[in-house]
Amino acid sequence: MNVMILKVGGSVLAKLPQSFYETVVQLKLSGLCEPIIVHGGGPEINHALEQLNVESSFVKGLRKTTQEVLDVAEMVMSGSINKQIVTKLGKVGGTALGLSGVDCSLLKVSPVDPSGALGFVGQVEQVNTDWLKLIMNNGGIPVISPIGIDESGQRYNVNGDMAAAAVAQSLQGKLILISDIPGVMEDIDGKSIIHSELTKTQIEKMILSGVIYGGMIPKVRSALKGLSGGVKESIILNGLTPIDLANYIAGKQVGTKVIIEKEAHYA
Ligand SMILES: Nc1ncnc2c1ncn2[C@@H]1O[C@H](COP(=O)(O)OP(=O)(O)O)[C@@H](O)[C@H]1O
Ligand SMILES: CC(=O)N[C@@H](CCC(=O)OP(=O)(O)O)C(=O)O
Repeated sequence: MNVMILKVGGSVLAKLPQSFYETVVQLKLSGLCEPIIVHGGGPEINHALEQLNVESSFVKGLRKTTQEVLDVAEMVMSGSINKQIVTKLGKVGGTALGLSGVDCSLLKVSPVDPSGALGFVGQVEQVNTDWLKLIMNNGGIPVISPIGIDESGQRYNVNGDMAAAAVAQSLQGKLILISDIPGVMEDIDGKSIIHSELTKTQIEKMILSGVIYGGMIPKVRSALKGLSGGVKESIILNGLTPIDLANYIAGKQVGTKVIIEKEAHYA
């Protein structure tokens, strides 16, 4: 099965044009690959928390998650956002099935920080691929909200990029991280450049120096972790110009490709 996991960040969800959903449905109908959407919803959760006067903060791109924050994150992502995506795919001729990591224990998780300092923030230990295959084999496009569950039935908030990488790893697919930037950027000699390719060593340096910060940290780390677990390709693409996805599918160079290390070339 040739699977493409498209992670759509909350940063671009509201801005994605209909052509994005058409491309996803076209991928499915053409048989070119099996698309799976994993979504985030960071800004939308922020908005809901503000309205409810609930404080929240981030540590290295991960939201500290109390029970109250978890309930809001689940309401926003597994409810509103997930169903909006399913509806949009349906409008352009797709059959999508929305589910969260809680449904059929799709995403089995453990706490990211066993000390409890981050609260209910989970990392994926196991993906129930049988259910994903069942949906895909019946013509469906799975749309996954990143709320996970542990052995005891406790729910956890999972970063969307981490959830997408775990799904990509479990199906040995391609991982496409769609966000609101053209790729990983850096200011060099007063000019902003987009890195077309980045290795693990370069990425770790850029995190240390602060060039990569905030939500980009779990994104690049998930891209790397996926690759070491058998993900075929990890790439960060711009969702604000959805032609990037079409160009990527056409084999053109776009966004930032994350690689483990460059192959050594001997003279
Ligand atoms: N070096 C970098 N290049 C591009 N964006 C970066 C970089 N470092 C941090 N960022 C930030 O990461 C953000 C994308 O992460 P995030 O907000 O979590 O997006 P999403 O909701 O799509 O997952 C960008 O909007 C930008 O503010
Ligand atoms: C643990 C954790 O940080 N969870 C994220 C889940 C949403 C997410 O990842 O959204 P983006 O893809 O838009 O960043 C959060 O609460 O914001």
